[in-house]
Amino acid sequence: MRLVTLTLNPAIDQTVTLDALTPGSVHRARSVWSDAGGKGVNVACCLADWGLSVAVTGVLGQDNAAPFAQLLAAKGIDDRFVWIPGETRTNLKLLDAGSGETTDINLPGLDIGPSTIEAVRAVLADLTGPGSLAVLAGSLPRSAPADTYARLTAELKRRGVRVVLDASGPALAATLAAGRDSLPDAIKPNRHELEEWAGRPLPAIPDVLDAARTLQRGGLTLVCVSLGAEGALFVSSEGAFRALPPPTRVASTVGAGDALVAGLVAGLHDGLPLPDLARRALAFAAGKLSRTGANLPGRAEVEAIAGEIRVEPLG
Ligand SMILES: Nc1ncnc2c1ncn2[C@@H]1O[C@H](COP(=O)(O)OP(=O)(O)O)[C@@H](O)[C@H]1O
Ligand SMILES: O=P(O)(O)OC[C@H]1O[C@](O)(COP(=O)(O)O)[C@@H](O)[C@@H]1O
Repeated sequence: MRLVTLTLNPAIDQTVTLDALTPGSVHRARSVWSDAGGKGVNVACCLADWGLSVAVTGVLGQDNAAPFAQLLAAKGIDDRFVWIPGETRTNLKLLDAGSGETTDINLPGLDIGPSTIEAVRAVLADLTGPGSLAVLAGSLPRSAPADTYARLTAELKRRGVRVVLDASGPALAATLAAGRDSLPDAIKPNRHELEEWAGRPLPAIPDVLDAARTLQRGGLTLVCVSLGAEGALFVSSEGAFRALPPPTRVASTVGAGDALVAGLVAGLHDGLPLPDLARRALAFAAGKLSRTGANLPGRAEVEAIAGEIRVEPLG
């Protein structure tokens, strides 16, 4: 199965570690480091670490493309990014060393025109065919129409490609509203993104389950809702399950959701039954959490973590 990820708005993640984050005050950073990232890049990195061959496309600014090219080459990922003039955005991740919490400041990124979207669409078409799986991930550039993912999904599905979408806000809403032919096979909102779509708070697990079931019954094969330290919920025609994370040493939460998506893709790749797919997805997330950047430990360690993950059926 050919695996491809799309990142229309990648980012260099600059993580600044602070003793404590206090809005409105001057901070002296303990440390700073940068990782080439963005959702589809991170998903591909985790899949490559797991041992699957994967291609990436999307849009990079040519003025600071080198760290992306180096990372992708080091991981053996087929790099099919389209380069345009300008700089890819830098997103700030403020890590409070006391609480371990990260505050994300995600910038808008490069504007891209219709001809660039068309160039990326052509690369995607070239990389995929019947039986392939494409992950469309992350925010859309401000200049891209909100229905960009819906249109790409419809075309991919027409050509027999399975689609996993990890998006939020209007990009997610537009795709879910565009009709059955444009529906992805799977989505992975976090609780906040699902609340935005539902238009109401989802404070308890039954509320989350209810919204996820509504989506799944509307034509999605799999809905996975990530719940941070509370784990994740998985809903498909096989049933509904809640997976609970193992005790996890958290080095950085940046990219945990992307690692979860990668685990889900690896599970779909192997045709795992839903409870095992849930274990695999959470094991990827837990493995990544113990490291900075989109890096997984070796396969044996990820499999050992998967063995520790509790999966409970939901009524
Ligand atoms: N603090 C944490 N402790 C343990 N596991 C976590 C923690 N934060 C995230 N995870 C794991 O990573 C997954 C994705 O994290 P989440 O924050 O929900 O995604 P996103 O980054 O997309 O918002 C969760 O489902 C969980 O398995
Ligand atoms: O495209 P968006 O929604 O702005 O998100 C981009 C950010 O998300 C990340 O991919 C991390 O995502 P997660 O923490 O949700 O896994 C970062 O690398 C990047 O800065």
